[in-house]
Amino acid sequence: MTTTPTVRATVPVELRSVTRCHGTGEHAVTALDAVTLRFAAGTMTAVMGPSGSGKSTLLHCAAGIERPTSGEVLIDGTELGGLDENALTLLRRDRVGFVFQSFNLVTALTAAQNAELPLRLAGRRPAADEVAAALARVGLADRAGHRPGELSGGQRQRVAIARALITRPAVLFADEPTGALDTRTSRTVLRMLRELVDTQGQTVVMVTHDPAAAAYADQVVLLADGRLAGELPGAAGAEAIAARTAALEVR
Ligand SMILES: Nc1ncnc2c1ncn2[C@@H]1O[C@H](COP(=O)(O)OP(=O)(O)OP(=O)(O)O)[C@@H](O)[C@H]1O
Repeated sequence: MTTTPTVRATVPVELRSVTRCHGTGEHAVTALDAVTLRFAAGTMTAVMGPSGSGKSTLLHCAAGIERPTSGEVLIDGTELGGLDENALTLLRRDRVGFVFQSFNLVTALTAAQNAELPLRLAGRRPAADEVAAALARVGLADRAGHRPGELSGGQRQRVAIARALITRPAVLFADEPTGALDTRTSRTVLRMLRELVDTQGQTVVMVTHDPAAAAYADQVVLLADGRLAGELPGAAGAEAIAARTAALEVR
């Protein structure tokens, strides 16, 4: 008898009616309001919207950094609400990569030592070629021994991306990854993120205020007042994206 193998593509990240409230009573703020979204494997998504629309909250809930008030978040098919703090920390460490606007590198450590930190924290002794491969993936093979102070802004962000990817996470979240970089350096980092998606099937979710950065994404998700306010393809281009976000600002 022949059996047909069941191929089940796991969605790297899924939000099901996620609501996140802060405070109580008259001071209560609904930062995220019943948001349902899927981030498909091997795609790059940009999250945009006016200041205070819930972009960071969305990223933090999707990454298991903040717990939703209601609704469900699934990473690689695991529902985060069912995990205790310890299990959630382990899942975040192994399955989630996160990069910040301000790089957050350890200044006393070299690029290689920064990149291997998540493995060290997991109690693993990284193989030399593993760290070299991680730095090579972000085009910094020749900078392994440099400390952050000896690197440009774009190179620092690329070390931060190498560090975020060293555990081969299901998803890489980036909160304004080019916010501290000049236009030319931003383009280098964005092209590199795009290449990670296209050649390695990495899933990337990025918050940005910059329509030109969002144009690198496959899809742009728009938020307003904590709710989904639309979606458009990155291929629509920076001008069209800017027009849609401007329309949300004046709503
Ligand atoms: N810890 C908190 N306590 C109270 N309110 C909060 C808290 N964190 C966020 N908020 C509120 O939730 C809403 C969404 O905030 P969030 O930071 O997610 O927005 P954002 O779109 O990322 O904004 P920005 O573009 O300015 O960074 C805002 O009204 C914010 O003031």
